[in-house]
Amino acid sequence: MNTRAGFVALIGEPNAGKSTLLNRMVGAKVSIVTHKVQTTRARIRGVAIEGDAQIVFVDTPGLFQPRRRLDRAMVAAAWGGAADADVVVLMVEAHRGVSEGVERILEGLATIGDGRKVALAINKIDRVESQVLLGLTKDMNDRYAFAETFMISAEKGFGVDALRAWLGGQLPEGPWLYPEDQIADLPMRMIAAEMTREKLTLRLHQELPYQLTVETENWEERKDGTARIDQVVYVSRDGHKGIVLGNKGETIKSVSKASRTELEEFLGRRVHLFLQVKVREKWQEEAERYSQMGLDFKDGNV
Ligand SMILES: Nc1nc2c(ncn2[C@@H]2O[C@H](COP(=O)(O)OP(=O)(O)OP(=O)(O)O)[C@@H](O)[C@H]2O)c(=O)[nH]1
Repeated sequence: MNTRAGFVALIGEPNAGKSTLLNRMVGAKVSIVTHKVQTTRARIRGVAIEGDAQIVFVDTPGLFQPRRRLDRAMVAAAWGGAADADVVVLMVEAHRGVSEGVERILEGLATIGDGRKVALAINKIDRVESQVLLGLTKDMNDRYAFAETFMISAEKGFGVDALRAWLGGQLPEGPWLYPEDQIADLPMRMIAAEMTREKLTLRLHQELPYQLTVETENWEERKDGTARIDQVVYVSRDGHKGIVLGNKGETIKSVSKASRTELEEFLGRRVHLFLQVKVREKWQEEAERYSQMGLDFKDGNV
């Protein structure tokens, strides 16, 4: 069997339903690596398997700020993540139609070149009459040559399987980007890391060091039915370490407790969570590690 693999960029205005769709497609609550300062061109949001295809979903940060004063080159750079993807899915909200934001996105799409496969996913179809849908489909397709149009309800699950099946078929033939033995627990590791990051964000607010990442280093299923999870919180400067640890380690302790509680709820079993805080000065260089895994993280800096 020939395998396929590639990147799918999910784009759309805030609130379009990207996370909801993604969660449906990867089958778990995944929303990973939300850096406060977004320096990567594309960030990975989740991995789905569709038959023989491995679909890596990415999104493109920094795309939708007003950027009137920016020149074309910078807009193109902001679109880097989408430009690197094999397929782009533009999500729009059925009831909102062609908003100003959607118009801007369509302009941006034009800058990443022709020939790229771009699918249109009209979401929240449960909120409108079919007449509206047909009108919007025509309007959007008049404005851009979409490879395919899907009408979906990410929330209700309608049309999602068809979209995923189509995406799988569009990806180039080639080996999977994530090694097979890592796939099973990869989303869970990401989810667990994101949970801890979320708790850090809640706890630290503005104090949160900009360059902070959480990685799940080790996940051990124990015979007694519990799980041992080791995570590392990476900060970029020694000074940040103290902030994350807090007075007498208070901060990290409460973060650890909150994260563990949520993980236990999510997994339905007891969890032993161990957090470590480490300084990784040039943490961005870690991007290279991803390329070694076949994942292309470039520094867009926009
Ligand atoms: N009625 C309806 N609501 C939906 C549907 N899909 C998503 N929503 C709702 O729309 C809201 C936004 O969904 P998200 O998935 O968070 O949107 P997003 O595009 O990830 O938003 P950002 O993270 O801000 O970019 C949520 O309240 C969802 O429950 C749908 O098919 N129908």
